[in-house]
Amino acid sequence: MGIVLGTNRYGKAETRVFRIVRDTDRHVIRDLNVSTSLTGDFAAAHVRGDQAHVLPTDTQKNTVFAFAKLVGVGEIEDFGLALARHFVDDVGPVTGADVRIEEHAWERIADNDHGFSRRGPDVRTARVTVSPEGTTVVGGIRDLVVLKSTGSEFADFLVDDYTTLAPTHDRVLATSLTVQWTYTAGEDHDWGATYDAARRTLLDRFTGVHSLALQQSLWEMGRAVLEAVPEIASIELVAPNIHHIAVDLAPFGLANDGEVFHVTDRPYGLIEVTVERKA
Ligand SMILES: O=c1[nH]c(=O)c2[nH]c(=O)[nH]c2[nH]1
Repeated sequence: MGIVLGTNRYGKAETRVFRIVRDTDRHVIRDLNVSTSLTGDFAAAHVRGDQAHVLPTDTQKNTVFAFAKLVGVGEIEDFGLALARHFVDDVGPVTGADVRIEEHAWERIADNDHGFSRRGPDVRTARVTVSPEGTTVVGGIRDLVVLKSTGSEFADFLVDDYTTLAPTHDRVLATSLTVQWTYTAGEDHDWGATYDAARRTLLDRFTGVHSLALQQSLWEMGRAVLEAVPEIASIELVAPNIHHIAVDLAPFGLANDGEVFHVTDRPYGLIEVTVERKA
């Protein structure tokens, strides 16, 4: 039985690039975390230690910095497309590139020209994949922490010998969302506007839907994004349930009418759903 090299890829993870646009006294800042990963003809590097086809990960990092100056940092999807295209088109042995970008948002302090405070915790994300099969662009958001203090139930679930959970018709619903949406083909979408619309729609539906379960909330949120943004082909939502457990205050002679909770960090329910357009 022979042994062969399987799939492989390599790149530079988490290049933190910070770009200041100083065209005027009112500075604009962009704060990115860029990861590149290349596929191609790299068998010799693995089986013979031959680096002739290997563009160093250090060079990939340098390319991120150079492109931040040369092409500038517009929408992160465009920055990812420029980098991925460059690696595939200009570096011989490379046939595929996967570029992931996270953008940390900053806002002006009292409309100051050069003072900023970090906004968050949510982070905008983009992933551009260029391969012989084509190009895909995925936009997204992670660490979008949301909570409803009412308007959430969980009842009438399947009960077996091990079930102890009490049904509830009024609970706290909280989660930290990671959402990724795949764009329809094309590279001239208005990435910023679609991001804003998707984020706004997710928050609006999280609040607006009377939730019978996190599963239902996620479905309604994903469905609403597809209805609102035609450029999005499918959307994946990943939601850890941040459980808020009502504390028993009876030992202290106190009632707890949904007022005092213990927030647990583990274990947590993990609900994952993809919503897509019918073929
Ligand atoms: O929204 C929920 N979905 C579940 O599947 C589940 N399971 C559970 O214990 N609590 C919850 N809440």
